[in-house]
Amino acid sequence: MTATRFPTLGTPLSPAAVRVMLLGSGELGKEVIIALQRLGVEVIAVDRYADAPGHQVAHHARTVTMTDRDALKALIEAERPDIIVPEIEAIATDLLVELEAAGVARVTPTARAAQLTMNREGIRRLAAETLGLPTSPYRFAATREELQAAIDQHIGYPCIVKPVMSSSGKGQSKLDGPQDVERAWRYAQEGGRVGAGRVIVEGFVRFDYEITLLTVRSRGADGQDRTDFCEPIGHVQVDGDYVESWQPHPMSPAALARSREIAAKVTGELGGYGIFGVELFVAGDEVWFSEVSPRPHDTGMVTMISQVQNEFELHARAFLGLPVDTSLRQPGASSVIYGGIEAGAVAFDGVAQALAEPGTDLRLFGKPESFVKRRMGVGLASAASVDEARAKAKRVSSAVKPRAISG
Ligand SMILES: Nc1ncnc2c1ncn2[C@@H]1O[C@H](COP(=O)(O)OP(=O)(O)OP(=O)(O)O)[C@@H](O)[C@H]1O
Ligand SMILES: NCC(=O)N[C@@H]1O[C@H](COP(=O)([O-])[O-])[C@@H](O)[C@H]1O
Ligand SMILES: [Mg+2]
Repeated sequence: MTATRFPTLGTPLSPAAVRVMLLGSGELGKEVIIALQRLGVEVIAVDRYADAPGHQVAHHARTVTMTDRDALKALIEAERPDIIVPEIEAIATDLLVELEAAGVARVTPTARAAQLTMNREGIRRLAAETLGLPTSPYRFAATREELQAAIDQHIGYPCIVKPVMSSSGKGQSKLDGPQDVERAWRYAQEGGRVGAGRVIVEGFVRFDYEITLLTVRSRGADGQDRTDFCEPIGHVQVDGDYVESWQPHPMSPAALARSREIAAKVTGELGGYGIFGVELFVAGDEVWFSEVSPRPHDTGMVTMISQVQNEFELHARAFLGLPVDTSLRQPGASSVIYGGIEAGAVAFDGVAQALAEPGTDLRLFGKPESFVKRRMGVGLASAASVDEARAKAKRVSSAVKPRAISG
C-alpha cells in the first residue's frame, strides 16, 4: 500500500483544479458539495435523476444509473476526478475497486469500504465474524423457505427482515410471529434498492436507546493518522427511517468507552480518510454494532446546528488531508420534514412561522418530486438542553407544510 498523497487545493475550472466526483447527490451530498465549494474544489455531482439536490450546487451535474457498470466507467473515464466520494450504497462498487487499484482515482474512504457496506452481508460478516464485534443474531436467506427455516431454527420471534441491499428502512419489517413471514418476504423483494433477492433476518435487540457515533479518520497536523469521535447522536427511527435526532446523547462512561472501542475497530478495518456513521444499540453498559456508513449519516444532519464543524465539513476536510475539529458547540436537534403528498415540485407553507423562534434553522433539499415518505427537508434547533432542542426542532418541522402546486 502506498501512502495517500493529498491534493494541493487550487482553482475550480482551471488546470489547477482539484476535482471531486460525488456518486449520489441527495441531501447529504448537497452539504458535502457546499463544504467543498467553500474550499475552492471543483465538483461533479452525479445521481440517478436530473436536478437532484447536489446537482443544483455543483459545477457539473451528471445523470447516470450508478449501478450500471459500463455507464459509470465511461463517466469516470471522461471526467477523470481526483477523488470519488460515494454518497449512497447503490453503486457498481466492484468497478470502484478496479479503478482504485488501477490508480485511476482515489475513492473515499476506500473502494473496499464502499463495496463492503453496499451489501449488509459484507459488513455484517466482517464485523461479527472477522472482528468479533457483538451484533444481533443473524442469518441470510435467498428464498421464503430459507427465511422460514432461519427463523425457526436460529433466530425466533420477534425478528427483523431487511433486503441485503437497501437503506432508510426500505423493504424492512418486524415480524412478531409466523403470520408475518409471507408479508415481510414480499415487502423485502419490493423494497430492495438494487434488484430483488437475498435478505438478512436479525434477532430483535431490546435496546434502551440507539446512537450514531460519528467517527472521523484524518491526517493530523503532525502527519500521523488519527481517529476522532463526535459526541454521540441519539435518534428515533420509525419503520427503519430516522425521524428525529439530537446531540449529545447522555451515556454511561462504560457504554461510551465501549462504543468508541467498537467504532475505532470497524473504521480502522475499513481504513481511508473521511467520516463514518457507526450505528450502535445500547442497553445498560452493553453495546451492539448494527451497521456503518462510510460517509455522512442522515441522523448526523443535527451537526449542522450543534457542532463547530458539521459532519459534511468533517468529511470534506478529512478526505482532503486537512485537520478536523469534532467539538460540540451547543446541544441541538433535527426533525425530518416528509413530503406527505405524492406530487411534482411542491411549495412549502409556514416557513416564516417555523423560523420565528430563536435558535432554529431549516434545510429544504430542493428534491424535484415529493412522495408521502420522502425526506424533503429538516428542521434544526439549538437550546440549553437536548430536551428543549428536540421540542423546538419538532415545532419547526411540523410548521412546514408541503403543498402541491397546479400547472
Ligand atoms: N436487529 C434489530 N433489533 C432492533 N431494532 C432494529 C434491528 N435492526 C434494525 N432496527 C431498527 O431499525 C432501524 C433501521 O435499521 P437499519 O439501520 O439496519 O436500516 P437501514 O435501511 O440501513 O437504514 P439507514 O440507511 O437509514 O441506516 C435501526 O436504526 C433500528 O431502530
Ligand atoms: N439513510 C441514507 C440517506 O439518508 N441517504 C440520503 O438520502 C438520499 C436519497 O434520497 P431519496 O430516496 O429521497 O432520493 C441520498 O442521496 C442521501 O443523501
Ligand atoms: Mg441504519
